Amino acid sequence: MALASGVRFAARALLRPWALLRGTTLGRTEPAAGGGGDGARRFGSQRVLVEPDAASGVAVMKLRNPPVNALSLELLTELVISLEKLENDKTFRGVILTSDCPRVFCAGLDLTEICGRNPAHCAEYWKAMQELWLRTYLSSLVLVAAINGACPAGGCIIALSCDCRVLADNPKYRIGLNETLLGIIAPFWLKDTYVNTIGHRASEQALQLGSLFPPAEALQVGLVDQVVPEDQVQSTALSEMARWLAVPDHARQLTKNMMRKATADRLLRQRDADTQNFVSFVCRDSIQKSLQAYLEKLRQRKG
Ligand SMILES: CCC/C=C/C(=O)SCCNC(=O)CCNC(=O)[C@H](O)C(C)(C)COP(=O)([O-])OP(=O)([O-])OC[C@H]1O[C@@H](n2cnc3c(N)ncnc32)[C@H](O)[C@@H]1OP(=O)([O-])[O-]
Repeated sequence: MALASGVRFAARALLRPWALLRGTTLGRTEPAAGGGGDGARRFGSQRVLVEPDAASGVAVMKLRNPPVNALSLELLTELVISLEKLENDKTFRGVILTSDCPRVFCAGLDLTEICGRNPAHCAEYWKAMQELWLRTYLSSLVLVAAINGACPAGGCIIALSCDCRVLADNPKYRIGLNETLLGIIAPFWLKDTYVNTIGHRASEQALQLGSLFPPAEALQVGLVDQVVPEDQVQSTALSEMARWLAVPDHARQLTKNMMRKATADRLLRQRDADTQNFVSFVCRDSIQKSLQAYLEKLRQRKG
């Protein structure tokens, strides 16, 4: 299942300059930890570590942007390019997305990318966020989220875009869309993804309340598919992957497209309007003040 050609073209046109300009070392390969057989060579970039296993056709993609995998423009760019590289390599059929940072899967948007930044930067940043969602939500690969830490907001977008989600059973690892608590709102395409996953009433309540679900509640509401002890997240994700890869790719990909295309098309039809809406909303003085206050609160938490 190919991405709509427009999106694929946009991805390349939109992202390539960043990859070059921002000094990522894309494509660097190094022996995977513990050696391993052929095809076990890691590659990726500064903020995304990819551990491919050609024999199984599965790669583990680790977010590595300490301390909390905040989705900086660079991380967004590197995630999309690493995923595109795996999609273009027919050796690979599935990717497990996980975190290389302790206690956190992904802290969501990097608030410093939209706080105190000019509208042009916010627009560039938002287009990269749209691109990551389109790339993951429509991916021809099987994507399994091995959620080994806190997963709020933008981190939850990544997890929601995967085909299934395994969450570590740690009450500190909460997952959900908490945007309203920051004074911002989830875009319609994120709302749609939530509704597609946990249903309309649960989404309506959780979005308005900015709910962050602890593992047991996340499982109960259907936001995650499995909750397992922390030291079993990766192995469980691999077992889930095997279950999905037992299905012939083409039929699975066509079915995934049938289920998701309408949701993605809604954004594709109005990407510019969505970007303008986000920029005009987030650049309002009141919203900037709210985001600044939230960032300050985060920074003081440690004090
Ligand atoms: C609109 C579209 C939808 C998406 C919306 C969003 O994603 S909106 C985003 C919604 N996201 C959230 O609401 C999540 C907000 N974050 C948290 O709740 C917690 O950081 C945590 C639970 C992720 C990790 O707790 P922990 O105790 O392990 O770590 P810690 O708390 O000590 O943080 C370490 C450092 O990272 C900093 N920093 C943290 N997050 C962000 C960020 N997003 N950005 C930038 N920076 C961030 C934090 O300030 C601190 O900086 P310092 O002082 O070292 O300079």
